[in-house]
Amino acid sequence: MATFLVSLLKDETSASLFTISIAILVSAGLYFLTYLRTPNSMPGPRGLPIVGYMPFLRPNHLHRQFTALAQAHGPIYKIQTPSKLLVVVSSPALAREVLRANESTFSVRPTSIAVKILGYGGMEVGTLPWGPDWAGLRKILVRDVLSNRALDTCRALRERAVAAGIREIRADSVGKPTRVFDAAFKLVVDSTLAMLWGGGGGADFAAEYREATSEFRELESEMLVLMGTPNVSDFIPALARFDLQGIEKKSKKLLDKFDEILSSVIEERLRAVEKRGGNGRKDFLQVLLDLNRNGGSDGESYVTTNQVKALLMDILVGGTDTTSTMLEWTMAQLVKHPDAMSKVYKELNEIVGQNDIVEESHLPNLTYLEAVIKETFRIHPALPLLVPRCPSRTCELGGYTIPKGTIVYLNAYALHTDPQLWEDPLEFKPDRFLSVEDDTKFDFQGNNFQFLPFGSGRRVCPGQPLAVNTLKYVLATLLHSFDWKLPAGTELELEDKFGIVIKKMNPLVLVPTPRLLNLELY
Ligand code: HEM
Repeated sequence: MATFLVSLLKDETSASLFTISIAILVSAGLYFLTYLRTPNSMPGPRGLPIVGYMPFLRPNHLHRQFTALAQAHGPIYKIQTPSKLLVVVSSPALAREVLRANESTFSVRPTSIAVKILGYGGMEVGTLPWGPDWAGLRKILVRDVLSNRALDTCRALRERAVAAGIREIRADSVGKPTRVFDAAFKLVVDSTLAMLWGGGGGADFAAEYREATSEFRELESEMLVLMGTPNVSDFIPALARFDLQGIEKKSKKLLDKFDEILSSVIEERLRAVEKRGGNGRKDFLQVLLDLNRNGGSDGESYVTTNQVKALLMDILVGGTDTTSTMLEWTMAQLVKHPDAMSKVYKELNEIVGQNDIVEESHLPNLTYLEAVIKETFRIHPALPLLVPRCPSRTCELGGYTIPKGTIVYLNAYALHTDPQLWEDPLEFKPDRFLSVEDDTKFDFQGNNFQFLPFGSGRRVCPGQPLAVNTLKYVLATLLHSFDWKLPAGTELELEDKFGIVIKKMNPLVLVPTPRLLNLELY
């Protein structure tokens, strides 16, 4: 820990030895405080005095390390760090206890300084603690913005954005090695922003929308880096006021830039509505501005302007990186398994046909593609440890006492690859999802505690229907429009890297060639 601090200080600031000594003393104090509260009988790996198990954690492979530790210590174990006690849970029965049976107790989210600042000071649904504020905003997100009806209203906006992205790939990337994540991220962000505020209508608005879109894409990449960087201020709160890595300062600056874009998009919309009397499609922004002005049909559900912005950030941050990452993994698995790729192409030829383009109405019939997506979520869940929870009070779990404030990780990766639960768990076999008679058995809603890519319970991912729809639509369109091959002389590996979202260690690079029979379809 001390070496880690020294290297940070060298790089980022000229803080003195005095600061380092304070850090060590504070760590020691925090360690002994948390040690005193540790449920001693709970198994767990042994650490060192003061720093606990921290130096042995492997940040790039945390999900695998936690899975290996479960094999040694069982389905519930503890990990001591200088300031926090971590508990890792890896069995369906314990997952049910945390996510359903005791969900109101385990419904606080630990958060980081960067996440809090960038979420409008902790105003977004993902970071709000369980309570009326969280419930009210979540209701708006689920009922008014992400409901099937609201998503249907924005279908044409998504289809237009994806078609434009496909035309760009056709113009710029055919025959060239192309980073699949970058292509996917552009399509997913453009499609998301089209739903958020692409329905204003009118030439002037379209120009404004395009400008905001490309700026947003760049800022979002910066934001993900900031949120994913381990921040010493989060681990040792007493050092937070020094902001040793400058993460707090950079996050505030970045939020200002986001805020400027969001404010100008909102002002532009209000002006356009006044001028044109509100014609144009009802995109998410308009739904939220109507709630901002008039409240909901329940006579309540007013949102403040900052809540409108926080909800827009929820959708962007929660949805775009995760969905694009899953798209890259699915393409990688398909290239690795040509038999599965042939089955996908056969299905696309039958359901869509090479004389036509994919429409969202085709998606319910692409059952093999859905099985491929589920199998990819099983082996590469974008959030393998879900989003951690803290108990709001000291409670019991699996026969152990869990002190209030403990960070509880639910290891979905361990559940998804447990040989007791899955046959050949590390093999890519999409057919396993086709042979299940009851197709609700492995749905995406977390009803089966063996398969939890979007979590479960009242804090289950509210964006799941949108995420699966976007993933299926963009993937089907990319595959139907192009053949994707590895560049000559390259090989595919599937190594992953743990982070906010688990990514391919090395980006997937493929060469697209057109596949549709009529080039005018692009
Ligand atoms: C492949 C894409 C996605 C994956 C894998 C994913 C996964 C997850 C997971 C595992 C959780 C935690 C659930 C729990 O604690 O039980 C979560 C929460 C959340 N997700 Fe997603 N998500 C995705 C897409 C989206 C989209 C598209 C949105 C927004 C439109 C979104 C917004 C959120 C929000 C706001 C929360 C916090 C919910 C709460 O705390 O009440 N996510 N997501």
